[in-house]
Amino acid sequence: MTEQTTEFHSGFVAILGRPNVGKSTLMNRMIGEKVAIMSDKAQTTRNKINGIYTDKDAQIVFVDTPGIHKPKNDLDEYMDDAAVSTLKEVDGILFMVAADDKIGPGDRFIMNLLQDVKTPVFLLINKIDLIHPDNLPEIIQGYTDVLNFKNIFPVSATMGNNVPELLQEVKALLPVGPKYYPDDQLTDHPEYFVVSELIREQVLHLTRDEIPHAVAVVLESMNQRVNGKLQVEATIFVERDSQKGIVIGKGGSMLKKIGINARREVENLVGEKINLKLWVKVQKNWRDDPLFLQRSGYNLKEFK
Ligand SMILES: Nc1nc2c(ncn2[C@@H]2O[C@H](COP(=O)(O)OP(=O)(O)OP(=O)(O)O)[C@@H](O)[C@H]2O)c(=O)[nH]1
Repeated sequence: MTEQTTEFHSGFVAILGRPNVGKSTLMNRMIGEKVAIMSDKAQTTRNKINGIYTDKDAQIVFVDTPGIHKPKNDLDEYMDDAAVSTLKEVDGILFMVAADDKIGPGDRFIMNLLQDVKTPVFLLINKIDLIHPDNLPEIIQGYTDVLNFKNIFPVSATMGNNVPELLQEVKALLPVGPKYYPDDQLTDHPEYFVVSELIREQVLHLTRDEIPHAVAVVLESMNQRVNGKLQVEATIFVERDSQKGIVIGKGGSMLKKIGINARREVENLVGEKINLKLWVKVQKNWRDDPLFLQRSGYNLKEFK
């Protein structure tokens, strides 16, 4: 049982753009094999998670804002508060257009919505392989005349031009934060939440008087086997350094107790022997962070 010390950055990024501009192609290009298809259970009606990019120092969770991509004529009817509030909560917005398409009502609709949102917006001019580079400045100007962008990236999602640079800049938008999803979460995996709840129960049970409810548990991985034993790794998040001390205990004694109890519970659940590794990390004000709560699964009734 060790303590996690390195600073990790994580956050949520929305990709917007009208149909067919290349959003899915870009996502696949950025995420590569790491595409994570999230279960419906792990989602709320508010956000749809499209994919998760994870590397050694950052995790970008790409969210979709249903509705925004396909505007109807009646703006009032269409205006979706939930989608707009998502745009305010995310750490960055990628607004994608196609270089070979004229700016249209769909683009203007989205840019209108973005006028009221303070989140940094990148303009992505996709499909640059289809145009002559001399035409690029004029295309860009058509959009910058309407909206201010934090940054502008001419890209080709199919060829990969400028995609690594884009990823770097997106990562630079993210605050220090936890890995919301395990590296290996590729498919629907609801038992991750149950296992993290079992661990959390033990933390609350054993430290009851000292840190009531100021704790969240996120499962990092649960798919490796070493000598036939399933390896389970989880991070316990608390809100303050003092709480971290309590959870770890003198010489690690509390964390050891938590680990022993939780291991038994998880073994009962999964029906086999496991190795449990726990980390403890401070994540200030996680209880006030709706995205953190949502990703950790604690607001999902079925897991309560
Ligand atoms: N030439 C070229 N074609 C591209 C590029 N990016 C995407 N495309 C093509 O554009 C079409 C639409 O791409 P998608 O990724 O499905 O577009 P989308 O924005 O996700 O579309 P919706 O799901 O309808 O919103 C596909 O045929 C892609 O192959 C690019 O950089 N260059």
